[in-house]
Amino acid sequence: MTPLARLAAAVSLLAELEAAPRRPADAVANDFFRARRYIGGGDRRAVSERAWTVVRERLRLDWHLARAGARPTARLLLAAHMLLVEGGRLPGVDAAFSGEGYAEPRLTPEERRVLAQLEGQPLIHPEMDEATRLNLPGWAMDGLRSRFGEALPQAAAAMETGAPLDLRVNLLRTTREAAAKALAAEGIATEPTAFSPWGLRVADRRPILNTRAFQDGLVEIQDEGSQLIALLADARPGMKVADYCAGAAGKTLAMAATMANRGRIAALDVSAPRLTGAAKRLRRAGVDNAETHLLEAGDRWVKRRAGNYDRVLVDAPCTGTGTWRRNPDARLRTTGEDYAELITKQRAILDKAASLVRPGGKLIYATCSVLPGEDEEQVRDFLDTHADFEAVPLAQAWAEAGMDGTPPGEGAHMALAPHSHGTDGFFAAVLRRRS
Ligand SMILES: C[S@@+](CC[C@H](N)C(=O)[O-])C[C@H]1O[C@@H](n2cnc3c(N)ncnc32)[C@H](O)[C@@H]1O
Repeated sequence: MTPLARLAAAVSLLAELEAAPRRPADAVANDFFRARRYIGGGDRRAVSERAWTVVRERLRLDWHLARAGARPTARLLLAAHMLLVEGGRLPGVDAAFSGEGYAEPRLTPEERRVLAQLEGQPLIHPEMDEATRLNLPGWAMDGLRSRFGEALPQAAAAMETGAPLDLRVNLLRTTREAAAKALAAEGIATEPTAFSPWGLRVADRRPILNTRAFQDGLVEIQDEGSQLIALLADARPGMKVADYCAGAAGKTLAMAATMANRGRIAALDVSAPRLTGAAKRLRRAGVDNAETHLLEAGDRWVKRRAGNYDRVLVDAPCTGTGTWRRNPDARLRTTGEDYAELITKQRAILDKAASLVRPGGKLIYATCSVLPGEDEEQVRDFLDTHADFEAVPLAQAWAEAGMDGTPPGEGAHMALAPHSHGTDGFFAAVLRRRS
């Protein structure tokens, strides 16, 4: 593809993203390229990268276009990106929208009028409101201010950087040292993670899916913060454990390892496709103490097992604000209404999952959000209405999980963030059911 044809393809991809604002961007992109198999690997990467750079700056580009009285069309967004982010000038944009061959049609007079207003403006404009300046959606600002206080600008900047690639070593198959050696032999350099005793951080985010080490199940891709949640669950050999929102089983796998494959784990979820994926991953990792169960309306599975579980992990569906550096489109997709609905949903899930915990057992509530409304406030509301549960302070939960030294964070619960811990943003609270 010529550079101008790539640009035109990026405009088409952006238009498809625009037409499906509620779908994850990578799913839309997969469909886009599947329908255009003639686009080869290198072109595909170039087209996606171009579209992602626009998505990453979307809130600020929208602001500039609105100020110039324009709607954010795919063409204008891309052209605005060329001017405001890449430092281009209008004649360069005109040349890129040449109308020749596979290039985009020429700019209309109205598009040129809008773009002329943007030319030479700084991307971060002095008249911008704080949320747009920090590349954050307005609905999340109260929560983010309350979480980060004066560190909000640093926290927001860290949410704009790329996320590292972390691996969890599968202790059922190997040790951290041996896994690092096996990866190094395949040209993948890693560093041990700062907090997780099972983690390796891959240098330069080199792809690992085709390595022998990955295919043999020696390592799994899992952010260090996510590993720490599984660690705080303190699941031990012989226990009965429920992973209530198991999804693709990221944490089930980690807990199976701390249980040395002994005892039972029930991986529960309301999504059949996720549980199918989970079962596949469990097999590849050599886990044989876990079973999956699909939770359906009217299901009596939970009722029948009330008070039976030593550990219940609730990795609740949430806004995902902690993963914005990884999924830049998520900050555009989620709304204030979603946030409110999720809080209600989390409360119901927590309530139901709590009934599984045996006296003396632990309930671990976790999210990949940094918003107190779905984190500390959710836990506070739960404790207010469940007198039979008490919070286990983080330092104690860390020690009970067999960890030396100080845990990441202080206070009652674990709250991680990219700027302070180098992990995604995660929250975890350990609650104990009184005996
Ligand atoms: C944050 S994801 C879990 C990720 C997973 N624990 C992992 O580590 O890979 C939240 C999961 O909750 C599930 N979920 C949503 N509503 C639920 C409900 N009412 N009961 C149980 N699971 C639910 C979703 O299908 C999703 O898989």
